[in-house]
Amino acid sequence: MSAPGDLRIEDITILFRGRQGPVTALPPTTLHLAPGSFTALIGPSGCGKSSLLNAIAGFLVPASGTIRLDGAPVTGPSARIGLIFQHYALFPWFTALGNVRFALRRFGLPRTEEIARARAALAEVGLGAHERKFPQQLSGGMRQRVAIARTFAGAPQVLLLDEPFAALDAQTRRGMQELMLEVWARHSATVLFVTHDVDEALLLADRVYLMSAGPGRLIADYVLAQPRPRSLTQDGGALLAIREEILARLHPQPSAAPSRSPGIVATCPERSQP
Ligand SMILES: Nc1ncnc2c1ncn2[C@@H]1O[C@H](COP(=O)(O)OP(=O)(O)OP(=O)(O)O)[C@@H](O)[C@H]1O
Repeated sequence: MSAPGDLRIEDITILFRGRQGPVTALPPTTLHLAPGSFTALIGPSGCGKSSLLNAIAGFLVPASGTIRLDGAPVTGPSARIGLIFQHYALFPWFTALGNVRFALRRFGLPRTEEIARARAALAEVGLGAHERKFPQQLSGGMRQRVAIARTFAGAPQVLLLDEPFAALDAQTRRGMQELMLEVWARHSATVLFVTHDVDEALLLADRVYLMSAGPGRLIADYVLAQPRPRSLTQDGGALLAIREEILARLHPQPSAAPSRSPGIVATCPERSQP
């Protein structure tokens, strides 16, 4: 049996009700995320990235197509799929420890074990000394660490990240990216990461998908085999070349057609990946 976390998005369409009838937020889209992979999704504002994440999370029902996790259709929110958004969504009335314990409730653990596991999760993100603090007593980066601890403590097979570090300053953001990679490597969840930051995608992901302007189609994907931790200047500038290409596609100049960089694997949109 294959590892858990195999996510297959097959030909899904997302529509919203508009004043003059249905409006397409996402045209038919197919995507396969292999167990334990780390995929980034980049695209212009309004192209449908969050709608896709919300459909995978089970918060909205696609007008057509199917989403399967390990072969089972996703029909609603599930503890198997964790989420981290830009806004931390911590319970303000719980301490850091209480927030992580809340995520563990579904396991029905004895109290002492629940507390021990929550403490271990907080220690993993460097917040062992802050477990008694409430969210409002924590910095933005610390709150997002609690969100990471809480999500991974729940042992999700899939983790959906919607611009989780967008509100953080550059230095904190870099630290959080490294932390995310460390925790992901230990827990081996399948990650789908939405970001507007091309550099962030290139530093973190195994694969980067690029969407067109809304309603967005998958127009290219880039397989990144560079070992982590990465820097954009390593590997003879291969990542910088991909960066240039993605930026050219996101912000096309009238006369400049993007050229393909050597060594980049790009495939057609709407095709399942092996
Ligand atoms: N609840 C809704 N009702 C109606 N239209 C919606 C709703 N949510 C999103 N849309 C529309 O669907 C399209 C895709 O929106 P979505 O939020 O998925 O884009 P996005 O790529 O995540 O954008 P951003 O990068 O700005 O967050 C947009 O045209 C948006 O206006």
